[in-house]
Formats: sequence, structure tokens, C-alpha cells
Amino acid sequence: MYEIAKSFGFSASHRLERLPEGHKCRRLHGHNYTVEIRLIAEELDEQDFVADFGELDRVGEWLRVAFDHRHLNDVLTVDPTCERLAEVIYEWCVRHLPSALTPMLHAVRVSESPSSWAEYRRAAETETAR
Ligand SMILES: Nc1nc2c(c(=O)[nH]1)N=C([C@H](O)[C@H](O)COP(=O)(O)OP(=O)(O)OP(=O)(O)O)CN2
Ligand SMILES: [Zn+2]
Repeated sequence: MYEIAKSFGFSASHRLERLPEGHKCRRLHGHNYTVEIRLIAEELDEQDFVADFGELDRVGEWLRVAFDHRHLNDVLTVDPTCERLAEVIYEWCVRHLPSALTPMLHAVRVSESPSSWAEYRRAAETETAR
């Protein structure tokens, strides 16, 4: 298998309101988020690419418009954890990436800091890489 990834960043604030009273992450705070879009394929295309990295640029543009310098609690309908953000971004990719890329979409990883990340992917049996 081949795997490629492209990373994008944005800065945003959030509060994790489901955490207990007194937990530091219930308070208003922010992160410099990193989002990694990961694609896999069993074979390469005519250019010896899994896919052109440039095909993923629309994800970065959407992340900037939707999330950069925003309060995530205001713009998401789910709790703004890394896990939920990864799921929201994965589902956006399924709906908005070129149709040739969506079967290759392996996972979306979201980091709030260099030492932690959460990843969302669909169950393996639904994944049909090229
Ligand atoms: N599984 C998850 N756990 C936590 C999430 C999350 O999205 N998924 N989020 C948070 C908070 O956003 C918090 O701001 C980050 O928590 P944490 O890494 O514990 O805190 P720091 O960035 O200050 O890192 P230190 O290693 O403690 O310095 C909490 N948990
Ligand atoms: Zn946080």
C-alpha cells in the first residue's frame, strides 16, 4: 500500500462543556490545530502519485474559512473535541473532494498540540482503496 498525507493548520478557541466543573479544558482557551488528511492506494496513477497533493488544497481553504480564528463552539453542532473535529472534517472530505479521491480517503487526524492527536476513519470493510 502507498500512503500520502497533507497537513493544514488553523487557530481557534473552544470550551469543552461536557467536562466536569473545575477541569481546565472547560474554560475558554485556544489551540493551534493541525489537520492531516491521509490517502491510501494499492497502485499509483500515471504520474506515480497516490494523488496530487494539490488536490487536497481545497480542504485547507475550507478549514481556514470555516474554523480559523473562530470559536469552535459557535461553528460546530458537536462538542469541539479533536475526535469530533476529525469526524466532521472527514465527512466534509467525503462530500467535497473529487470523487476519484474519496475511495482513497483513509483517515483524518487532528492535533491540538505536538503531543496529542485524534483520528477518525470509517470501518475497514467500507474502505476500498484504488
Ligand atoms: N481525547 C481527548 N482528550 C482531550 C481533548 C480532546 O479533544 N480529546 N481535549 C482537551 C483539551 O482541548 C485541552 O485543551 C488539551 O488537553 P491537554 O493535552 O491535556 O492539555 P495541554 O495542552 O495543556 O497539554 P499538557 O500535556 O497537559 O501540557 C483535553 N483532553
Ligand atoms: Zn482545548
